Amino acid sequence: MSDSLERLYLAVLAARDLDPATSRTARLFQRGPSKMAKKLAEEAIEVVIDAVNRDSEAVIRESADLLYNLTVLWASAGVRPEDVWQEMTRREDMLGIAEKLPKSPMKLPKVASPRVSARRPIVALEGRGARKRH
Ligand SMILES: N=c1c2ncn([C@@H]3O[C@H](COP(=O)(O)OP(=O)(O)OP(=O)(O)O)[C@@H](O)[C@H]3O)c2ncn1[C@@H]1O[C@H](COP(=O)(O)O)[C@@H](O)[C@H]1O
Repeated sequence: MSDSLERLYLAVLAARDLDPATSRTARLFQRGPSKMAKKLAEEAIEVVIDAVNRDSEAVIRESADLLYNLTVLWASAGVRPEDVWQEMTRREDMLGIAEKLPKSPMKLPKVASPRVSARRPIVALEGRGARKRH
């Protein structure tokens, strides 16, 4: 999947400077981040509605639209796909699965994955959620 997204990201970058009259991507860049964010949110809602209605075919179609609009927003924000893959790998290394760090130490996974149990414990730092391995 990451290959597809990376190819799409390059296509979006290439389309950014095309004629907005013929390129949706160029039109989104012309209209700016707030329009991109609106389209992304719309697509997310369409995925949710189709999922609730158990219409898996529609979920697939709308998910492709969602990922397209996300890629456009990434490009606009100067985020590259590899930046996101790196963050996901960091989380996976930290917790064994690609998820956000728990907000409080009590929510750390009870059964750590072999990769995590072999690692040094995650220690909660003072203040807001940031945790560093020691
Ligand atoms: N991957 C996509 C892609 N996925 C979805 N979409 C468009 O995003 C829209 C999302 O569906 P919506 O129902 O929200 O949009 P709509 O209601 O039809 O129309 P709007 O309300 O958005 O104006 C659809 O019109 C799709 O055509 C895409 N448009 C372009 N790409 C790729 O982006 C690259 C640049 O293409 P251009 O933007 O055409 O230059 C190419 O590689 C394209 O394949």
